[in-house]
Amino acid sequence: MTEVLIPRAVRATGDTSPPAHRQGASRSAPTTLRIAEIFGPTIQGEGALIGEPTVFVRAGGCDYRCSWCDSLHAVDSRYRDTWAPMATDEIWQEVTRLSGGQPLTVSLSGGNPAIQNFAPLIALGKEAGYRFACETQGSISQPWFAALDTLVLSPKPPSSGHRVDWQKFDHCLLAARGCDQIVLKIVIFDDCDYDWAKAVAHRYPDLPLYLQPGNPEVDPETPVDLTAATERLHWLIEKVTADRWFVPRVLPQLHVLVWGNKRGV
Ligand SMILES: C[S@@+](CC[C@H](N)C(=O)[O-])C[C@H]1O[C@@H](n2cnc3c(N)ncnc32)[C@H](O)[C@@H]1O
Ligand SMILES: Nc1nc2[nH]cc(C(=O)O)c2c(=O)[nH]1
Ligand code: SF4
Ligand SMILES: [Mg+2]
Repeated sequence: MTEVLIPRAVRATGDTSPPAHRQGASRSAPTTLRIAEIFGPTIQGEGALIGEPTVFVRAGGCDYRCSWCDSLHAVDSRYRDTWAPMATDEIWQEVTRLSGGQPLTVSLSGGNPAIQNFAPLIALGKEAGYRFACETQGSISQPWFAALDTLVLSPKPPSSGHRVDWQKFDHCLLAARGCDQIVLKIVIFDDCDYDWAKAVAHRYPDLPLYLQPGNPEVDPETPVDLTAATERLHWLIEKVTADRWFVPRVLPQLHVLVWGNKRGV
């Protein structure tokens, strides 16, 4: 079993969310969030919204620690000092500055953004015509999932070192009723992950499914081997077509092909 890192603030209080009556659209909610980075505009590099102009808000802290995580700077407690405590209004100001005030999609990622309360940010942004997506592993549900335009649930395959708690995962699905689009995105490193993804697809036949090959080279300083990345994609496409499995869409991590493992793109 891998170590599970829980951010100090969550460990101390059990939950950093304000009471339910303060989780709505209130502009004055005094939530402070731990933010690892805010960047963009760039393109969404993965899954259902691939290619879409996006500003990313990356939350600091995760209840998982996947063996191959490409965003350890938002997970590992060694980077905790780099996570800025930001009020919702400050995050919103940065999003509007980066987007020049022109509405686009804001993607909440992390870390696990579901540890924190993004309801006030989503309410502010939607009022101004912005759209919101969220990437999460499905281990923690939040009422604000229902206010999203897109919820990307990315359950972790065996190679991650984690086992999915399907009850918690199903809670996320329940919480997201009302969200326009709910999709599954599964990272595949090996045959075992692939077989596992098939079982997950069987369990959730109504959810659109996106598969992406795992990237084993996650050091931001090491250039990505594009030939190897293409071979991994080739391997996955071959698997799906040989099986006549016509359910998932197979996609690369577009941003990795363009920028490698560079941060902030
Ligand atoms: C960094 S995670 C953050 C959001 C959330 N914690 C999650 O895992 O869904 C964003 C996406 O990147 C994927 N990812 C992380 N490391 C990866 C890697 N080495 N290769 C391919 N995808 C990866 C995750 O599976 C997830 O779909
Ligand atoms: N361009 C781009 N697309 C992404 N899709 C998911 C990302 C993530 O790390 O959550 C990501 C990211 O960091 N950059
Ligand atoms: S759940 Fe997401 S952010 Fe957390 S360790 Fe796994 S891939 Fe990284
Ligand atoms: Mg990433």
